[in-house]
Amino acid sequence: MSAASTTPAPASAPGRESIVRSVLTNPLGLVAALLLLLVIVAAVFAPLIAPFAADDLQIFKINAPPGDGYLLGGDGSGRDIFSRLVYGTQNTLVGALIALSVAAAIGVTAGLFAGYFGGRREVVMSWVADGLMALPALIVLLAFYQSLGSSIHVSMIIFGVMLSPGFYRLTRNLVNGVKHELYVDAARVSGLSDMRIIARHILLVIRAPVIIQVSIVAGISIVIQAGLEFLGLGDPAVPTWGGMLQDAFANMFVVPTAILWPGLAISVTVASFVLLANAIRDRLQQGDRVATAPKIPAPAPHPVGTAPNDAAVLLDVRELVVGYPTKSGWTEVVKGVSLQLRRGEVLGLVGESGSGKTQTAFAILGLLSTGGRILSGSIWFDGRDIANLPESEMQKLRGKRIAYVPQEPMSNLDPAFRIGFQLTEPMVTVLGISKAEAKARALKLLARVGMPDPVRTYNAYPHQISGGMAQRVLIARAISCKPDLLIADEPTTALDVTVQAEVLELMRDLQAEMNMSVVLVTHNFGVVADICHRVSVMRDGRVVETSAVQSLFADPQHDYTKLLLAAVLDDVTPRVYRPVQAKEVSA
Ligand SMILES: Nc1ncnc2c1ncn2[C@@H]1O[C@H](COP(=O)(O)OP(=O)(O)OP(=O)(O)O)[C@@H](O)[C@H]1O
Repeated sequence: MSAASTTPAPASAPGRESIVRSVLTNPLGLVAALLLLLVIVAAVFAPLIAPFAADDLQIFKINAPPGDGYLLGGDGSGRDIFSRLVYGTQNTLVGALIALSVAAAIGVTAGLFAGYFGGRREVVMSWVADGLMALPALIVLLAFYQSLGSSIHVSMIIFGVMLSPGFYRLTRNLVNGVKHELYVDAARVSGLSDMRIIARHILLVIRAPVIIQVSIVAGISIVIQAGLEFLGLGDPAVPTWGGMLQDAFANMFVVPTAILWPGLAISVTVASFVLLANAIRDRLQQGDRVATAPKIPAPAPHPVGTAPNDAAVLLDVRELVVGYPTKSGWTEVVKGVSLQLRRGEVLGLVGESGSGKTQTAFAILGLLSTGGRILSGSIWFDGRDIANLPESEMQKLRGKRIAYVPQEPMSNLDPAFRIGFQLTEPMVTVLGISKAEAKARALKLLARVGMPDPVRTYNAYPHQISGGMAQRVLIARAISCKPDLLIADEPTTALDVTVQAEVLELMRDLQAEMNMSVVLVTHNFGVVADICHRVSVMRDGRVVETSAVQSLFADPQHDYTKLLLAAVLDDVTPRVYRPVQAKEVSA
């Protein structure tokens, strides 16, 4: 249907920016990244930054106020709070990193294998994960502390194991969502090993939510580590933010401000991780949207001409220009297309892949992909210019007056709902009729589009019907509200040849019966000859020729049309199977 997926993007096509760059363009993401950078620099260069060693004490600086060599003052033992804070950064980050690495390594690996291979492996791993989640983490940590001693690193390894089910569940669910994608099947068929598929095709696709989880778990690890140390579970000889918090708390009535510094360090670092996770999430939710808006704003749309005088003209597209933003400006994919469609007429839109047929159709439907805009031109529909109509107004037209039949029948039916619901829902919403009336109409429509057993189809889920039946269902849905205009984007391409002929015949009959106007996007001149009254040939975003079907075939005017017609294989001498002679084989 859309060339976006089938044709290589032009050099100037809007691409996705790297996640790192676009997160940094988000002000909150930038602030979070800068703060985390500061924390990391403090941790790495602690010996260079801290003016004193962590345990240097000066007896006359006990509880000293800020200044006089101690930037943030002295603690209850006469040590420099600033220096301990800097060294504490190192130890706190290492502890958090240990927990994070253990959790991610165990959880992501187990999730990848359980999700990809499924079966008994998944059941066993899920049991283990559920078991770990059921354990009270704090009690487990206290138990290990008693038996293994006061190393906070050991506690963080154990805490990492306790956190791993979060990564496991997330990864397993993500893998389950992508492992049946066609590109994974294609990788299997092309002989790639399971390990390679997991590493290349699955891990890469699911990495973004896992990165968000990493950022959140990093924050949690810091909080938990500080909490454990605050409870006295750390090594008192090692300076950490949690340990400092405990010291400051014990000394709170003498130097109340001392608690501020480790508290601030913990809160700012944790908040930075959370903000960074939010910035990454926001970036991912943008989907295919172009991260950087073009510097050049889209020109204000202006109507071309006035509504057509002739009431028989239902659709009059004039000098339509559709563009997508790139960093350097707007790339035009439809470059001044004009089309006219009379009531009851079928207009074929043909042309090579990427010539702008689908974009023209989507502009009429008001369904351009994110970023796409009608840059200029008019779409006069029944006397009203619908180019750049507000979405709420377009919604009133779509389904009711302008309907759409897509190329891929199966992916346009929601697998979660029965066919009946998907047929009646638009009728109830758009026409405001009762459910019972909608059901009666749906059954009639199913019979009309040639379903052998309408009741069975009505109660079936999409996976229980064939592709040809699904396309008939979509046609039934499109015509259910008796639209004036039907836009069909290669409605037979995904079907086999015999079904194609039946679906075409159905469309032709329905069009005549309802006197509908149809815009039919197609590559296929057979389809054009079969059903269209007139045809417009598109190339590189422009219409190069529009004629009545007979004259297009009999006397094509444009060189490109002649080229397209010459490329139709009908006149080619068919290749005949010739059995290989024994003589040829031995030779
Ligand atoms: N979302 C998008 N962003 C940017 N460019 C796009 C987008 N969708 C389509 N295009 C570009 O618009 C041009 C026209 O695409 P369109 O889908 O209309 O072609 P088409 O003639 O329908 O091709 P096909 O017959 O293969 O579907 C192509 O160059 C395509 O790369």
